[in-house]
Amino acid sequence: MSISLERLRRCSIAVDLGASRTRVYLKRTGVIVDEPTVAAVNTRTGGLIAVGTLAERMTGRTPAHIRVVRPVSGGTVIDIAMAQRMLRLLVGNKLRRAWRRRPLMSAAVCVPHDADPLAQRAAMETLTGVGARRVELVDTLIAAAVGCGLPVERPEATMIAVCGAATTQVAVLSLGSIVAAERVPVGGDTVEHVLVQHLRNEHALILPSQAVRPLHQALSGEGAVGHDTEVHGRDVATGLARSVRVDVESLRTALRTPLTGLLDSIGTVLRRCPPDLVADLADRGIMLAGGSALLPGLDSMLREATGMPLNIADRPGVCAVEGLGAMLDGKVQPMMLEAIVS
Ligand SMILES: Nc1ncnc2c1ncn2[C@@H]1O[C@H](COP(=O)(O)OP(=O)(O)OP(=O)(O)O)[C@@H](O)[C@H]1O
Repeated sequence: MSISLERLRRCSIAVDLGASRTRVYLKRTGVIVDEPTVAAVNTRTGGLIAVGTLAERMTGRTPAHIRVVRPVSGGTVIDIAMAQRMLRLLVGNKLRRAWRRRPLMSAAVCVPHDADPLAQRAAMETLTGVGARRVELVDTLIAAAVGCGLPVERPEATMIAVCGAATTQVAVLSLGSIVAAERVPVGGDTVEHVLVQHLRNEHALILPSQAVRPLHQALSGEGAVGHDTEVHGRDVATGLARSVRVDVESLRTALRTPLTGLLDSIGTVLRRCPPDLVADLADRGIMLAGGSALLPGLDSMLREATGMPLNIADRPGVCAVEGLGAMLDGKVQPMMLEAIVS
C-alpha cells in the first residue's frame, strides 16, 4: 500500500474504523469522535435506535426486536450500509458543517497492514457512501507509528505492536517503510473470551459482558500471588445470580496461552529482519499502541519474554488516527515526508 503525503494533505478527515472503536479526526481540529463501533437497530422498522456508547450500553439488555450490531470485524467493514449509517450519526453536525463548507471532501482511512482488496474496497465504499469524493487508504501500522512519535523516517529500526480488539499487528519500520510485519487474531476480545470461558468452565458462572473490565482491574492489582477477587454472574445450572471468589493468578495463567500468539508474531517479525535492524531494537525496544496495550501485565509479560525494553504510547487507543491526522495537518517532518511518499 503506497501513501502519497501530498494527497493526504488534501484530505479533510481521518478515520479509524476499528472492530471496537471508531475514531474520526477533523483536519486542524483534532479527534472529534471516539466511540464504540456499535449500532442498535429496531428489527421491526429497520430504524437506527442508537450508535456508539449508548448502543454499547444496550448490549445484552435489549428486547427481542432490538438488535445490537457491530459493522466492523477484525479491522474489516463487514456491513457497509450499517457502518455508513453509524458513521453519519456519530459524526453528526460537526462533520455535516464541514461537509457543507467543502462538499467534495477527501477522507483518509486506516486499514490493517495486510488488508485484502475486498477489505480495502469495503473501507473505501463506507466513506464514499457518507459523501467523501476521494478516499486514501493508509496502513494502520505507519499511521500508529507516526502517532506514537516514533522516528520512522530514520535509517534505524523501530518496532511497533498495535494491539486492537480483534487483532494485533506487529511491524519493524525503517526509512518510512515497513520492513516486516505480521497480524495475529489476538486482541482485547480474545482476552475477554478467555476470561469468560475460564469462569464458565472452572466456576460454572456466566459472566455478563459489563463485568469483564472490573476483572482487568483485578488483574492489574498489586500482582501479588494468591490474591483473589469477587465476581458476580449467573449460575450455569440454576440460572440464578451468584458470586464467586476467583484466584487472580489462575486468570493470569489462563491468559498466557492467547498471549503466546502475540509473542510468536514478534519473533516471526524479528526473524524476517536483517540483523543490523534487530540490533537497533535491542536498545530501542518495542512501542505498544492500540487500546489493548493497556491490558494489565501485557507490557511486563512481553518485556520478560523478549528481554527487550517495552514502552506504552501516551494515548495508545488514538495513536493511529492521530498519526493520520498529523499527516493531514502537514505536521510530519519534511524529511519524513520524502521517506514515506512512494
Ligand atoms: N484500560 C484498558 N484495559 C484493558 N483493555 C483495554 C483498556 N482500554 C481498552 N482496552 C481494550 O482495547 C480494545 C480496543 O482497542 P482499540 O480501540 O485499539 O481497538 P480497535 O482499533 O477498535 O480494534 P481493531 O484494531 O482490532 O480493529 C478492546 O478490546 C478493549 O477491551
